[in-house]
Amino acid sequence: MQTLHDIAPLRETLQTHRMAGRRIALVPTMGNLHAGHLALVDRARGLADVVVATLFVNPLQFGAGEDFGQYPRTLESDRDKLAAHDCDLLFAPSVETLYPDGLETQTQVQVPDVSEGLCGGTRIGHFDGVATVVSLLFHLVQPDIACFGEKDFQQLAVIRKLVADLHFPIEIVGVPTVRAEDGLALSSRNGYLGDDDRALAPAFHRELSRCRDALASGRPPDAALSEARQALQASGFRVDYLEIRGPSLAPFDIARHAEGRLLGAVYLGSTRLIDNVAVSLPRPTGSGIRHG
Ligand SMILES: Nc1ncnc2c1ncn2[C@@H]1O[C@H](COP(=O)(O)OP(=O)(O)OP(=O)(O)O)[C@@H](O)[C@H]1O
Ligand SMILES: CC(C)(CO)[C@@H](O)C(=O)[O-]
Ligand code: BAL
Repeated sequence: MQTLHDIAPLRETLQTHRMAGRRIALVPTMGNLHAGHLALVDRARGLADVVVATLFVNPLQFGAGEDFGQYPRTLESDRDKLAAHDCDLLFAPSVETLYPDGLETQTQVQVPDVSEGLCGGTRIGHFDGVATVVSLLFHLVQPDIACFGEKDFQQLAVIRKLVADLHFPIEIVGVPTVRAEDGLALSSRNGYLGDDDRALAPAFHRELSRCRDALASGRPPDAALSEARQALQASGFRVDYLEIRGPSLAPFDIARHAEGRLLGAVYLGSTRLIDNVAVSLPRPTGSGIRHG
C-alpha cells in the first residue's frame, strides 16, 4: 500500500489509475481505525479497482472546547490495518496541506436544513466542516464511489445532499453500523470511556432497541421516546437528543411515514456517543392512507 501526504503525487497517481480506466473508491476517515472503518474498506474493495482511504483529523469540524487536540492519532497501526484489508493508497495530509491559508479564511461548503438539529443542533458548524473537507477530498480524489458509515447517519444524509446539489458524479454507499458483541456501536471515542462507563455504554443501544420494539408494537411515539429518555437518564446517561425522523431525516410524520429512523446522542461523563436504528411503525387507524 502506498502512503501519500501531499496533493501533487496523489493527483498524479490517481490520474494514472483513471487513464487505465480503473474505478476508484474513497473511504474518508479520521483514523484510529477499528472494525467499523475496515467494513467500509472491505465494501469499497468489493466495488472498485482502486481503494483510497484518507486519514485526516479535520479541525474545521470540531467546535471550541471539543476534543480536536485529544483525538487519537495512530498513523502507524492504521497503516498496517489498511494494508491488511488490501487498501491501495492512504492519503494522510497535514492541516497545512489541506488548508494552507489557515482556517479563518478557508472557503466553506454549507448544506442547509439537513445539517440542522440532531448533532448539528449541539455541534454548531460541525457539518459545515464535514461538508467542506469531504468536498475537498472529492475534488482531490475524484472517486467513482465513496463509502460512509450509517453510525454517523446525519453525516451520511448531509453528504448525499451535498453530492446531489453539487452534481458530484459519485455514488455514495452507506454501510451498516458495526457493533461490539454487547451492542455498542464501534467508535474511536469509545476509547475515552473508563471501565465503569464502558460497562454502562451498551445500555444506550439496548434502550434504542427497546424503543424501536415499543414503536413497532404500536406505542405512541411521544410516549415511547419519553420512556426511553427516562430509562437512559436513570441508567446514568445525559441525553443530548432522542428523536424519530423520516428515512432521509425529514421530520417524521406518522400519517405519511411507516418507516423512519430513531437517532440519539448521549453523554457518559464528557464522552458523547451517537447511535441510530431503523424503526417501522404501524400506521394509525383512520389515517386515510391506503396501501397496495
Ligand atoms: N461502527 C461503525 N460502523 C460503520 N461505520 C463506522 C463505524 N464507526 C465509524 N464509521 C464510519 O467510518 C467513517 C470514519 O469515521 P470516523 O473516523 O469519525 O470514526 P468514528 O469511530 O466514528 O470516530 P468518532 O468516535 O470520532 O465519531 C465514517 O463514515 C463513519 O460513519
Ligand atoms: C467524513 C469525515 C472523515 C470527514 O472528516 C469524518 O466526519 C468522519 O470520520 O466521519
Ligand atoms: N464521526 C464523525 C466525525 C466527528 O464526530 O467529528
